[in-house]
Amino acid sequence: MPPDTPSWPRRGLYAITPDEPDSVRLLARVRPVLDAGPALLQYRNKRADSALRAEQASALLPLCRARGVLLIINDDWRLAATVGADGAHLGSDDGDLRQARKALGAAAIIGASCYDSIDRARLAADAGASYVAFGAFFPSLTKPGARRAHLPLLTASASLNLPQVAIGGITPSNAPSLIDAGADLIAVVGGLFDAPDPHAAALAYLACFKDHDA
Ligand SMILES: Cc1ncc(COP(=O)(O)OP(=O)(O)O)c(N)n1
Ligand SMILES: Cc1nc(C(=O)O)sc1CCOP(=O)(O)O
Ligand SMILES: [Mg+2]
Repeated sequence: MPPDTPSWPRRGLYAITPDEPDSVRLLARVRPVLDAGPALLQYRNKRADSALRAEQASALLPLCRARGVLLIINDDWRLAATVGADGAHLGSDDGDLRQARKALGAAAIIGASCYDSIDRARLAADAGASYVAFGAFFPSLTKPGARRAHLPLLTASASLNLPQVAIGGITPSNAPSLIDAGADLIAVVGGLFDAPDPHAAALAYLACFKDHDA
């Protein structure tokens, strides 16, 4: 874990990997997205066993390091510690955030899924979350059954003073509405990795932030 991660980039594109079983192909798919300059990459593979997840997370780390992109591990803070990633993302079934914070240390980036719940976001903030994630804001092909969240949640949770991540069915067309509502980071799987040109898609998301901040 690098000692200087407290100054992690709190705004921009948060790329999340697809369920790719072939590790060589995973790296080939991720590289052009990293080259566009996302703030964070989350390694997420819901179909891999623990050995493949360890192999893929370890392989992604040097790719991220070479481009200055921070690597977050989905679901499994122990794997984040084992591979030396920058942090972990925890949902409701992924263990105790306080325990993860204690194990990974103050410098780790630990994100919490809050779905459509401001109460859950408050609890996550109290437990030491680095960011709170809400979603799904739009229908998602990656997670078709995801609970839906709505824009006012982003306004309501601004008082937590934590970076807010929006997720779920986000495209370059609907991202501006989320950024206008207060999202700091836009988390995306399909809009990047199912796009005909993932590098161009990543640039299109980044342009949403530039346009908003101009
Ligand atoms: C940034 C971000 N937000 C939400 C999630 C979803 O986490 P979770 O609810 O644990 O669901 P799975 O991703 O594990 O299916 C996420 N991974 N990342
Ligand atoms: C992993 C995940 N979590 C969600 C939540 O609402 O918590 S929505 C989602 C899927 C995100 O993928 P896509 O960008 O392809 O919709
Ligand atoms: Mg999870």
